[in-house]
Amino acid sequence: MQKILLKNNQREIKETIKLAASKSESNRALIINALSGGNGDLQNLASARDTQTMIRLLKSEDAVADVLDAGTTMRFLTAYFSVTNQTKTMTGTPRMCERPIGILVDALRTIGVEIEYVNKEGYPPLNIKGFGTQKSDEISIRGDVSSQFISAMLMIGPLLPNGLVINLTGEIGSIPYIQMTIRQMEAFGVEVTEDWDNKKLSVKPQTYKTTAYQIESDWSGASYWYSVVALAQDPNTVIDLLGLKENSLQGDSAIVAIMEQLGVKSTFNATGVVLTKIPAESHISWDFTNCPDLAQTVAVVVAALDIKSSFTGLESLKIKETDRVLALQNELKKIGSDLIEVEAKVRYEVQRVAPRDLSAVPIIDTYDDHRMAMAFAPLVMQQDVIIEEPGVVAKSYPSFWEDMSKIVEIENLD
Ligand SMILES: O=C(O)C1=C[C@@H](OP(=O)(O)O)[C@@H](O)[C@H](O)C1
Ligand SMILES: C=C(OP(=O)(O)O)C(=O)O
Repeated sequence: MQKILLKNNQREIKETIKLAASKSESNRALIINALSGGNGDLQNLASARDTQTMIRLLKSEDAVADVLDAGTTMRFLTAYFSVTNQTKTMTGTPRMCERPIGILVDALRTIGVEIEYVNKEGYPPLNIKGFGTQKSDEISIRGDVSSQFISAMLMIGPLLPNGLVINLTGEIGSIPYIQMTIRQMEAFGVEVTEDWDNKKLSVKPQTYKTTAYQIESDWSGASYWYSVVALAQDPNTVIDLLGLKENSLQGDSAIVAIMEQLGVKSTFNATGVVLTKIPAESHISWDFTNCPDLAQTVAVVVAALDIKSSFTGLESLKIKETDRVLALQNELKKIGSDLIEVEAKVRYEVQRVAPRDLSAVPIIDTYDDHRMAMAFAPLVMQQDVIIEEPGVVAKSYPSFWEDMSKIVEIENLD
């Protein structure tokens, strides 16, 4: 098993980080560009494995499309291959085959796509068999499992001969990701009618226009640099993050407001955002429904700073790269904390359960989850830490360790 040791030191940190590009924006731009004819100039596409997998599979003529562990790639390509009438088997890692997709399959079947499960009902692998005539122009989709099903259906909507009306039912999670999809569709010349009061999204038949599109840096990836500043001992720590915008399409820009409470000030300029230290508050309440990917970042920071916390909106964490609630519970214990479910299925608190020993070297398991590795790495601002299987970061932020090595020493323990 591969592992690395991150060594705590008291070096002054004044660093500029050129952040990785957003895989969410990249994967939407790639699908929409392909649906527009494939000739748009997509600038700053992510080096993330999820995006590289998308690029590879869009070009491939193989009958099997293996998305590895990329959720958006699985969900968006399933809709894309359906509407472009390509016969494909969609598969992925064992974990991907445990992540639900039945809601998307039902929606595709409703509009007339012939699609079958290879093994277990509701989960990949899938066989996409073809799309003849459009059977229905109206679908209902539950909003509380994954917004990626809604984004996938929205993006193919303009290609459908009769367009598509999507009725969202129940609680809707990750809404900013749905809005990101709509804004990117608009950037490619397509209009979507949004009626959030009645939970109805409508797309008329339209043609995507070939467009030059610039991808923003990744706010989810930025969150780990916020953690570094929050946990740094030196009050003069400064990290300059390049390529981020104050008015972002990405809901994870909520990290600005969260970290303002946890001791990090954000100052935007023409090239990005500068992070500096300010006093932290003693308590934070946050609902992660709209920014689930930030939960691990924030859980580790509040544990490390002993800030009282109350978290809601963690439901979708259980069906991501790993069961992130369980993974957090296991690994936070290694620094004397725990994520306690204080109200069943609703509210959690990070609580101290044992004294913290800063001379110990916690060994953090990463559960095939890039965000476990990156969320726990900033602990190095307080103590030495070992990260197992550090290569997991490649899913969204392949240069993460290279960037970290600008501020701390990293030793390979193979
Ligand atoms: O659409 C997207 O790009 C994403 C949506 C979110 O998933 P859910 O909608 O499943 O919460 C998020 O967790 C994921 O990392 C990326
Ligand atoms: C959940 C994530 O990605 P996906 O669902 O696209 O695999 C993530 O990047 O944290």
